[in-house]
Amino acid sequence: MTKVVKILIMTAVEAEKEAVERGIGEVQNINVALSGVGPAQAAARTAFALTKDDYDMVISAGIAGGFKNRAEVGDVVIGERLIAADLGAESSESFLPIDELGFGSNEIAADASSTQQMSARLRENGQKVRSGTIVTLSTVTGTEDTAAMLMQRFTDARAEAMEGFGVATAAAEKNLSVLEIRTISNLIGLRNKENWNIKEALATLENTGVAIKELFT
Ligand SMILES: O=C(O)c1cccc(C(=O)CC[C@H]2O[C@@H](n3cnc4c(=O)[nH]cnc43)[C@H](O)[C@@H]2O)c1
Repeated sequence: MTKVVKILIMTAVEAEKEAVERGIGEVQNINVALSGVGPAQAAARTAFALTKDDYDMVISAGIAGGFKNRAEVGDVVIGERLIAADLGAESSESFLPIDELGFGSNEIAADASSTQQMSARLRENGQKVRSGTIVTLSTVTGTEDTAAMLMQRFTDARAEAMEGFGVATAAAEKNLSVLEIRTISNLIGLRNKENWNIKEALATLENTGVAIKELFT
């Protein structure tokens, strides 16, 4: 069993926080806090939360949009790489990530051992799990063109959300391990919020809380 002394879980909105909290129950070593929506607020709030206790690991958790044919509604996606997809510059030929511009990196690796253990635990609990890249965007994808562009740029991306890279940036500043765990509420493409299955994604998120507790307490 993995032993991690103290874990901070960041969720964007209250409904996600409550779902994770229902799953983890009453434990001493795991705190859940709100990041707000989007990478900027997520980074600021995670950095602030990290000043309040001595954490070993940070988890960005919540619902997400899945890439068609790479994830399905109700799946759990575990991020192996957390990529800020829109951090860089456009050019006439291609998108230039900030790595290529020489201003740092738009990619943070998740803790490999914890991602593998989390996948295994969720599967043991009967959950369908996929691993790969999770992209962070400030704008939710709302057209088939943008979805196709992202599919092409990130060939191993399985999900998009809005906070992972921000949470990971704050964790990386303190050399802390990071994980991103997402449950798929919708597939990315033409915007139709009526198609989002938030209820199922929140129920699955609760199950990920159970797995986090089983693995880390
Ligand atoms: O309306 C509700 O009841 C409700 C309950 C829980 C969560 C929400 C959200 O809208 C959460 C926003 C949060 O979800 C991520 N997300 C979900 N789908 C996508 C997507 O297709 N593309 C990008 N992000 C997505 C994102 O991280 C948002 O912060 C509503």
